[in-house]
Amino acid sequence: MDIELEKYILNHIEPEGDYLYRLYRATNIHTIHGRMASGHLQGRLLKMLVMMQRPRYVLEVGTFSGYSAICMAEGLSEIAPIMGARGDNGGAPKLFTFEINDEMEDFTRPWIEGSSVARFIDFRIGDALVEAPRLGVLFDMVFVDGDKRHYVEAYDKLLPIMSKGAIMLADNTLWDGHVVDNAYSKDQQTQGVCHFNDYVRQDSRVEVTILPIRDGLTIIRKK
Ligand SMILES: C[S@@+](CC[C@H](N)C(=O)[O-])C[C@H]1O[C@@H](n2cnc3c(N)ncnc32)[C@H](O)[C@@H]1O
Repeated sequence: MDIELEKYILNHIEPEGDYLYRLYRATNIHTIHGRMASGHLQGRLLKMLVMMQRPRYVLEVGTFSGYSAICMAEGLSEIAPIMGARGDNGGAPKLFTFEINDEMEDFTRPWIEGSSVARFIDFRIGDALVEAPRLGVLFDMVFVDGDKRHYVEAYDKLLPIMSKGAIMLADNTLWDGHVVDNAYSKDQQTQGVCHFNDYVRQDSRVEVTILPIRDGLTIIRKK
Protein backbone atom coordinates (compact mmCIF):
# COMPACT_ATOMS: atom_id res chain seq x y z
CA MET A 1 0.00 0.00 0.00
CA ASP A 2 1.04 3.60 -0.66
CA ILE A 3 2.96 4.85 2.40
CA GLU A 4 1.01 8.12 2.64
CA LEU A 5 -2.28 6.27 2.52
CA GLU A 6 -1.09 3.84 5.18
CA LYS A 7 -0.06 6.77 7.41
CA TYR A 8 -3.47 8.34 6.86
CA ILE A 9 -5.22 5.12 7.85
CA LEU A 10 -3.10 4.68 10.97
CA ASN A 11 -3.92 8.27 11.98
CA HIS A 12 -7.63 7.61 11.66
CA ILE A 13 -8.02 4.35 13.56
CA GLU A 14 -7.76 3.44 17.23
CA PRO A 15 -4.17 4.05 18.38
CA GLU A 16 -1.91 1.06 18.85
CA GLY A 17 -1.09 1.99 22.42
CA ASP A 18 2.32 2.31 24.05
CA TYR A 19 2.67 -1.34 25.13
CA LEU A 20 2.03 -2.77 21.65
CA TYR A 21 4.20 -0.07 20.07
CA ARG A 22 7.08 -1.13 22.30
CA LEU A 23 6.42 -4.83 21.64
CA TYR A 24 6.46 -4.27 17.88
CA ARG A 25 9.75 -2.39 18.13
CA ALA A 26 11.29 -5.03 20.41
CA THR A 27 10.09 -7.77 18.05
CA ASN A 28 11.85 -6.10 15.14
CA ILE A 29 15.03 -5.50 17.12
CA HIS A 30 15.30 -8.92 18.75
CA THR A 31 13.91 -11.35 16.16
CA ILE A 32 15.04 -12.06 12.61
CA HIS A 33 11.58 -11.97 11.02
CA GLY A 34 10.07 -9.14 13.03
CA ARG A 35 7.72 -8.15 10.26
CA MET A 36 5.77 -11.37 10.87
CA ALA A 37 4.09 -9.58 13.80
CA SER A 38 0.63 -8.30 12.89
CA GLY A 39 1.28 -4.60 13.55
CA HIS A 40 -1.00 -1.63 14.17
CA LEU A 41 -3.68 -1.94 11.45
CA GLN A 42 -4.16 -5.70 11.50
CA GLY A 43 -3.94 -5.72 15.27
CA ARG A 44 -6.82 -3.25 15.54
CA LEU A 45 -8.82 -5.32 13.04
CA LEU A 46 -8.26 -8.48 15.09
CA LYS A 47 -9.45 -6.70 18.23
CA MET A 48 -12.50 -5.37 16.38
CA LEU A 49 -13.39 -8.79 14.97
CA VAL A 50 -13.17 -10.32 18.45
CA MET A 51 -15.54 -7.66 19.80
CA MET A 52 -17.96 -8.30 16.91
CA GLN A 53 -17.83 -12.09 17.14
CA ARG A 54 -17.93 -12.23 20.96
CA PRO A 55 -16.21 -15.61 21.23
CA ARG A 56 -15.99 -17.69 24.40
CA TYR A 57 -12.89 -19.49 23.15
CA VAL A 58 -10.36 -18.21 20.62
CA LEU A 59 -7.49 -20.21 19.16
CA GLU A 60 -4.33 -18.83 17.62
CA VAL A 61 -1.92 -20.90 15.52
CA GLY A 62 1.43 -19.12 15.79
CA THR A 63 2.00 -16.75 18.71
CA PHE A 64 5.43 -15.56 17.59
CA SER A 65 6.12 -12.50 19.80
CA GLY A 66 2.57 -12.24 21.15
CA TYR A 67 1.48 -9.11 19.27
CA SER A 68 -1.72 -10.49 17.73
CA ALA A 69 -2.49 -12.49 20.88
CA ILE A 70 -2.48 -9.31 22.97
CA CYS A 71 -4.67 -7.52 20.39
CA MET A 72 -7.26 -10.32 20.43
CA ALA A 73 -7.12 -10.44 24.23
CA GLU A 74 -7.83 -6.71 24.30
CA GLY A 75 -11.03 -7.53 22.44
CA LEU A 76 -11.82 -10.28 24.94
CA SER A 77 -11.31 -7.87 27.84
CA GLU A 78 -13.90 -5.52 26.28
CA ILE A 79 -16.54 -8.23 25.85
CA ALA A 80 -15.87 -10.04 29.14
CA PRO A 81 -18.24 -7.84 31.19
CA ILE A 82 -20.99 -8.31 28.60
CA MET A 83 -20.50 -12.06 28.74
CA GLY A 84 -21.08 -12.08 32.47
CA ALA A 85 -17.55 -12.90 33.61
CA ARG A 86 -17.13 -13.21 37.34
CA GLY A 87 -13.70 -11.62 37.34
CA ASP A 88 -11.83 -14.83 38.18
CA ASN A 89 -11.78 -16.03 34.58
CA GLY A 90 -14.35 -18.68 35.55
CA GLY A 91 -16.78 -17.84 32.77
CA ALA A 92 -14.61 -15.31 31.02
CA PRO A 93 -13.61 -15.61 27.38
CA LYS A 94 -10.17 -17.00 26.72
CA LEU A 95 -7.53 -17.16 24.00
CA PHE A 96 -5.40 -20.28 23.62
CA THR A 97 -2.32 -19.37 21.62
CA PHE A 98 0.27 -21.91 20.51
CA GLU A 99 3.85 -21.37 19.37
CA ILE A 100 5.71 -24.35 17.93
CA ASN A 101 9.16 -22.74 18.23
CA ASP A 102 10.24 -23.11 21.86
CA GLU A 103 13.05 -20.60 21.30
CA MET A 104 10.43 -17.83 21.24
CA GLU A 105 9.24 -18.56 24.77
CA ASP A 106 11.84 -16.49 26.66
CA PHE A 107 10.99 -13.44 24.58
CA THR A 108 7.24 -13.85 24.29
CA ARG A 109 6.11 -15.03 27.73
CA PRO A 110 7.18 -11.90 29.65
CA TRP A 111 5.48 -9.67 27.07
CA ILE A 112 2.24 -11.64 27.33
CA GLU A 113 2.38 -11.92 31.13
CA GLY A 114 3.28 -8.24 31.49
CA SER A 115 0.33 -7.08 29.40
CA SER A 116 -2.84 -5.71 30.92
CA VAL A 117 -4.85 -8.52 29.31
CA ALA A 118 -2.68 -11.45 30.41
CA ARG A 119 -5.55 -13.08 32.30
CA PHE A 120 -7.35 -13.74 29.02
CA ILE A 121 -4.39 -15.51 27.39
CA ASP A 122 -3.28 -19.12 27.77
CA PHE A 123 0.09 -19.26 25.98
CA ARG A 124 1.46 -22.69 25.25
CA ILE A 125 4.51 -24.01 23.45
CA GLY A 126 3.52 -26.78 21.05
CA ASP A 127 2.02 -27.63 17.69
CA ALA A 128 -1.44 -26.07 17.64
CA LEU A 129 -2.67 -28.62 15.12
CA VAL A 130 -1.90 -31.44 17.56
CA GLU A 131 -2.64 -29.70 20.86
CA ALA A 132 -5.78 -27.68 20.12
CA PRO A 133 -8.02 -30.71 19.41
CA ARG A 134 -6.90 -32.14 22.78
CA LEU A 135 -8.27 -29.14 24.71
CA GLY A 136 -11.82 -30.45 24.38
CA VAL A 137 -13.38 -27.05 23.64
CA LEU A 138 -15.23 -25.65 20.66
CA PHE A 139 -13.73 -22.45 19.29
CA ASP A 140 -15.82 -19.50 18.17
CA MET A 141 -12.85 -17.84 16.50
CA VAL A 142 -9.57 -19.19 15.13
CA PHE A 143 -6.61 -17.20 13.82
CA VAL A 144 -4.42 -19.33 11.56
CA ASP A 145 -1.00 -17.70 11.21
CA GLY A 146 1.43 -20.64 11.21
CA ASP A 147 3.32 -22.41 8.45
CA LYS A 148 1.79 -21.56 5.04
CA ARG A 149 2.68 -25.03 3.73
CA HIS A 150 0.25 -26.55 6.25
CA TYR A 151 -2.76 -24.26 5.89
CA VAL A 152 -4.98 -26.97 4.38
CA GLU A 153 -3.99 -29.37 7.16
CA ALA A 154 -4.77 -26.63 9.71
CA TYR A 155 -8.16 -26.07 8.10
CA ASP A 156 -9.04 -29.78 8.11
CA LYS A 157 -7.98 -30.25 11.73
CA LEU A 158 -9.53 -27.08 13.13
CA LEU A 159 -12.86 -26.76 11.30
CA PRO A 160 -14.31 -29.75 13.24
CA ILE A 161 -13.48 -28.06 16.57
CA MET A 162 -15.16 -24.81 15.61
CA SER A 163 -18.73 -23.99 16.64
CA LYS A 164 -21.50 -23.25 14.13
CA GLY A 165 -21.15 -19.60 13.14
CA ALA A 166 -17.49 -19.52 14.20
CA ILE A 167 -15.00 -17.63 12.09
CA MET A 168 -11.56 -18.67 11.01
CA LEU A 169 -9.12 -15.93 10.00
CA ALA A 170 -6.20 -17.03 7.87
CA ASP A 171 -3.32 -14.62 7.47
CA ASN A 172 -1.04 -13.99 4.46
CA THR A 173 -3.43 -15.53 1.94
CA LEU A 174 -2.27 -13.24 -0.88
CA TRP A 175 1.36 -13.99 0.04
CA ASP A 176 2.85 -10.73 -1.21
CA GLY A 177 0.94 -11.11 -4.48
CA HIS A 178 2.74 -14.38 -5.27
CA VAL A 179 -0.59 -16.20 -5.59
CA VAL A 180 -1.00 -14.58 -9.04
CA ASP A 181 2.68 -14.54 -10.03
CA ASN A 182 3.82 -17.53 -12.11
CA ALA A 183 7.42 -16.90 -11.07
CA TYR A 184 6.48 -18.31 -7.64
CA SER A 185 4.39 -21.27 -8.81
CA LYS A 186 7.04 -23.76 -7.65
CA ASP A 187 7.59 -22.10 -4.27
CA GLN A 188 6.24 -24.39 -1.53
CA GLN A 189 4.75 -21.64 0.62
CA THR A 190 3.03 -20.06 -2.40
CA GLN A 191 1.73 -23.50 -3.37
CA GLY A 192 0.45 -24.02 0.19
CA VAL A 193 -1.42 -20.71 0.18
CA CYS A 194 -2.86 -21.26 -3.33
CA HIS A 195 -4.00 -24.77 -2.45
CA PHE A 196 -5.66 -23.42 0.70
CA ASN A 197 -7.46 -20.61 -1.16
CA ASP A 198 -8.79 -23.09 -3.78
CA TYR A 199 -9.70 -25.68 -1.15
CA VAL A 200 -11.72 -23.34 1.06
CA ARG A 201 -13.50 -21.75 -1.92
CA GLN A 202 -15.04 -25.10 -2.96
CA ASP A 203 -16.10 -26.13 0.57
CA SER A 204 -19.89 -25.78 0.94
CA ARG A 205 -19.62 -25.95 4.77
CA VAL A 206 -18.28 -22.40 4.88
CA GLU A 207 -18.61 -18.89 3.48
CA VAL A 208 -15.41 -17.14 2.57
CA THR A 209 -14.11 -13.69 1.75
CA ILE A 210 -10.61 -12.25 1.40
CA LEU A 211 -9.63 -8.82 2.70
CA PRO A 212 -6.70 -7.32 0.77
CA ILE A 213 -5.31 -5.87 4.00
CA ARG A 214 -1.56 -6.19 4.58
CA ASP A 215 -0.67 -9.59 3.10
CA GLY A 216 -4.25 -10.80 2.63
CA LEU A 217 -6.58 -11.90 5.41
CA THR A 218 -9.17 -14.57 4.65
CA ILE A 219 -12.34 -14.68 6.73
CA ILE A 220 -14.11 -18.03 6.74
CA ARG A 221 -17.46 -18.49 8.48
CA LYS A 222 -18.59 -21.98 9.40
CA LYS A 223 -22.26 -22.40 8.45
C1 LIG B 1 3.65 -15.15 11.22
S1 LIG B 1 4.23 -15.71 12.75
C2 LIG B 1 2.89 -15.34 13.84
C3 LIG B 1 2.69 -13.86 14.07
C4 LIG B 1 1.69 -13.51 15.12
N1 LIG B 1 0.47 -14.29 14.99
C5 LIG B 1 1.32 -12.04 14.99
O1 LIG B 1 0.46 -11.74 14.14
O2 LIG B 1 1.89 -11.20 15.69
C6 LIG B 1 4.09 -17.45 12.58
C7 LIG B 1 4.50 -18.25 13.80
O3 LIG B 1 3.80 -19.50 13.75
C8 LIG B 1 4.62 -20.49 14.35
N2 LIG B 1 4.04 -21.78 13.94
C9 LIG B 1 4.12 -22.37 12.71
N3 LIG B 1 3.40 -23.51 12.69
C10 LIG B 1 2.84 -23.65 13.93
C11 LIG B 1 2.00 -24.63 14.55
N4 LIG B 1 1.57 -25.69 13.87
N5 LIG B 1 1.63 -24.46 15.84
C12 LIG B 1 2.06 -23.38 16.53
N6 LIG B 1 2.88 -22.43 16.01
C13 LIG B 1 3.25 -22.55 14.73
C14 LIG B 1 6.00 -20.13 13.83
O4 LIG B 1 7.02 -20.71 14.63
C15 LIG B 1 5.98 -18.61 13.89
O5 LIG B 1 6.50 -18.11 15.10
